[in-house]
Amino acid sequence: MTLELTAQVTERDVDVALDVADGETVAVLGPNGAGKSTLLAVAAGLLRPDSGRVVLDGVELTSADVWVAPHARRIALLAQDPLLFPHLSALENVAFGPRSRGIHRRTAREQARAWLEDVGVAELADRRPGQLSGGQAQRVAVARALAADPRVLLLDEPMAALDVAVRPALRQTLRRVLADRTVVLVTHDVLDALLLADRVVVVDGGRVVEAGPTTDVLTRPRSPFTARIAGLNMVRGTWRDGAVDGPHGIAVKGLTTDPAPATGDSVVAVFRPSAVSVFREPPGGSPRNTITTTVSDLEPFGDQVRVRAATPDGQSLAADVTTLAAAELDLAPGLEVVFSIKATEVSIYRT
Ligand SMILES: Nc1ncnc2c1ncn2[C@@H]1O[C@H](COP(=O)(O)OP(=O)(O)OP(=O)(O)O)[C@@H](O)[C@H]1O
Repeated sequence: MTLELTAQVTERDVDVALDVADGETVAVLGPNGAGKSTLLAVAAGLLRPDSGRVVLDGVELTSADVWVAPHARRIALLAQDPLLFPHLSALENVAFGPRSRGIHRRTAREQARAWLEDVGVAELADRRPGQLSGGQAQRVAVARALAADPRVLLLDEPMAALDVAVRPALRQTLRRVLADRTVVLVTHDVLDALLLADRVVVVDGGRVVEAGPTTDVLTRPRSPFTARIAGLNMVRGTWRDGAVDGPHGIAVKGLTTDPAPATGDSVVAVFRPSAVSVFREPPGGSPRNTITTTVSDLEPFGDQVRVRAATPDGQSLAADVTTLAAAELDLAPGLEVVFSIKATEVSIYRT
């Protein structure tokens, strides 16, 4: 399915265009109030723009003369809040979509069971939403969205309401179930974009300010918003002894997701600059990852300083520290420092 969307919503000062190719996941990034949810609402048929079009595989769903109702679009919208029917079991929630398409009750339940299995919550089939954790409920919501056999899947910050600890596993599930589907994913989180999206569109002030393949946009950001959120650290290597075995003896431990990598797999450890602490000497005691680097550049932003540093093999890494810490550490280009990262702040993925 290809999705083409243009929308002008004057009251919200939104004027955007978005194209999604068949089987592609496009992440829409942007600050609060940028117009991301407005874009999804137009695609889902929940908001009629003042002008613009929504076209799915060449067929108009929204235009000056055409208006297809939300339920008739076969476009699923998965919000931050799972919005499950509270009085139905997880299984019945998922079976709801197939049932309303006229599928026989028994077949609908079989399909629902398979979807629950696919997103890793088969054992929770009989529970009501009130008996599920946030992460479990969101998995059921993903199963329900997929069971409706949508032509396009719209995800509005699907992990924003979840505990940070459960996000990597859900992200990994999404990575699997979103592959080959036509998806628009609204997120604040550059890690979601990096791991789930083929392309990124950055919206700011109701306008698209940047668009392109995910790695291009995130490694060479052009808009101030993208520059601020990009810059994730990545250490590539081979999976060995429960860690990413990188160049020059760098070993990074972190959170892996099911199924865990096997010895010899190509993997990448990803962590945010804000997760890095900077030391003059290797810190003792706590079980942290440490990487010896040489400061190459200091870039102040707000009350923080982004410390850019290079590993012995020339890989660039970044750490965000407070201005005070930068002064206390007497950081300057050329200085050798130790970057330290808690394993729980590191996500490890197969590449
Ligand atoms: N129901 C509404 N009625 C009128 N204006 C709205 C409505 N919802 C949002 N807006 C306005 O439209 C603009 C775009 O908001 P939108 O919710 O699309 O942004 P967003 O990028 O999704 O933000 P967030 O990340 O905070 O969810 C903002 O100026 C917002 O105040």
